[in-house]
Amino acid sequence: MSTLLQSHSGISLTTWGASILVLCLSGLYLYRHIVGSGNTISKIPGPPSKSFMYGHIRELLKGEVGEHSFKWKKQFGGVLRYKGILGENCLLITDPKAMNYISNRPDEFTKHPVLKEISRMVFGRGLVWADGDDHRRQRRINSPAFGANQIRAFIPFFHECAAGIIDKWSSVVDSSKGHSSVIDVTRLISLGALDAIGKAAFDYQFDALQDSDKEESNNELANCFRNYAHDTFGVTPDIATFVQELLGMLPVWVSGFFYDWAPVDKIKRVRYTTKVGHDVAKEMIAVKGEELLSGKQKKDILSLLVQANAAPSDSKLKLGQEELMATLHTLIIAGHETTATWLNWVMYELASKPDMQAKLRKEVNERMYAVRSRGDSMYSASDLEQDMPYLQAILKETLRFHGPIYHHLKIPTVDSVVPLLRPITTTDGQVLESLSIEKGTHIYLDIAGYNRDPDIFGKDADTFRPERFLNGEVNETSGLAGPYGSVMTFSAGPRTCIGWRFAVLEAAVFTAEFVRHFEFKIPSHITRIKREASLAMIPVVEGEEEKGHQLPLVVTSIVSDD
Ligand code: HEM
Repeated sequence: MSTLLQSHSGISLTTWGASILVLCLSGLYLYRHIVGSGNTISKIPGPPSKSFMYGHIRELLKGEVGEHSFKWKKQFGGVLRYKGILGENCLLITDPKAMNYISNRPDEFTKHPVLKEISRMVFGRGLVWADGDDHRRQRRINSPAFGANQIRAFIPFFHECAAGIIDKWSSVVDSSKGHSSVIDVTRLISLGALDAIGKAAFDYQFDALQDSDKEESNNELANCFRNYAHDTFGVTPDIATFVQELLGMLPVWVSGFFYDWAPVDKIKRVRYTTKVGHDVAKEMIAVKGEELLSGKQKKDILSLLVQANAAPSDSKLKLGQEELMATLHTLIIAGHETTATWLNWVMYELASKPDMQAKLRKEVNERMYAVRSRGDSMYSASDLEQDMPYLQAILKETLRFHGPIYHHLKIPTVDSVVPLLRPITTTDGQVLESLSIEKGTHIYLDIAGYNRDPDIFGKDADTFRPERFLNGEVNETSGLAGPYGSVMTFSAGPRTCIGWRFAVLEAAVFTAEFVRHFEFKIPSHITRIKREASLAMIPVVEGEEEKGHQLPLVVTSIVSDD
């Protein structure tokens, strides 16, 4: 039978038939998607597009973050229409009230379907991937493990990992002339953040810092995460961005199939990492189960989740085995490069502003003196959260100004009416106090743009100035946005980053310890550090774009009383 269905070229008729059917269905779907949606927003002003094929996606998703969108915001206001691929009308929003409305209604404004498929491939069916009741259940089970006191218990791990980085930098710097050397600080910060999440999330030793000089680590999962973000989601060719957008217009099963099977090296690497991550997670879940049975359970996040799962309660309030594995893998990925990239930008600002660096060092040294005077060797939570206000102001200002997460792509599941803080005027002169958005419209929530809103952060929001967080200029209790400094970088509403306290304490310990031990300067050969759009917003050296994520700094040892 099968030979009868064989065409001359050797390709089966069934394959041809299926391909034609897929093409027709996809064409129909595309047509309906482009022609049938976005009508209500066609009169919203926005920039002209030079390319029907790409629309504005290259300006938004590639190159330098904010290069175009900041100008558009000044020209068109908090809501503007931009073109997606193939002429589709889309919305870019920075209006604070609209951003909050959308962020607080995750069922009404869901993740872009293609991002959901990517997140299934990258994380598995865990917290980042889940929607609706599934998400609420997973979030409820996870939340206690991320409470303030739980996270404060990880401070010793953060100290340990910061010390590991400092030792490695010292060994380079101290053997160099003038105790000074140019070091790409991104590499060890990333490995230190990986070690920190391993210890805290599941009491696991990646030994990423220890093995940093080796070509390959003995730990397969650590190998998988070496340069993971850069090698997989780093700067991509235009056509790859186009394909991703195109997949977003096709039925979800097409993108699901693509990400599960595409023989593309980067995607294969993601699939392999997810597999190794899930295998390790499975082993660790078994270990935690045994620890629990023998009454030796620990305080890491996985132990708390396994403990919660074992408690006699409604089975609907538990995580399944696959969800637990995905949760662990999610924490490693979501909690490691994000925080490391934030720290990269903190280091960049400190290196660029010697006065700011000196002022911070003074605060940190005085606090360490107080810590030692009371007989301790490391900062407590209150040292970090309350007694180093300038450190906190620098962290907040960096998260605002150089937030690693700079946008979200959302899609309304129903026709919606979104309130606006500032009215907008349509191309035919109507003044809108609220915005009608049709189901299925692609929305780019511009986190970087929101973080520079003058109504929230002041008239000089385009300037890096940590003092705005010291003088009560930012209304941090307005409840308008994110959990930290009112910035949107940790998102807001029911899907706020669950690990924000973790990131803040880790960044505080790392930064304080780095400035206590070293002085940082921008090397003279570097003309500019670019804010490159990748999965996160990464530092890239102008003229060395092909090297990707890097931040070479002159690192000089400070003679201390340690
Ligand atoms: C600077 C560091 C970080 C930034 C900027 C950041 C940012 C974000 C953002 C914007 C979201 C919302 C994503 C969405 O709505 O799709 C998110 C969610 C999440 N983050 Fe973070 N994150 C950081 C650090 C961490 C850390 C350290 C952890 C874990 C220890 C973590 C775990 C998660 C998880 C599990 C979610 C999913 C939450 C949910 O959907 O309910 N993140 N993060």
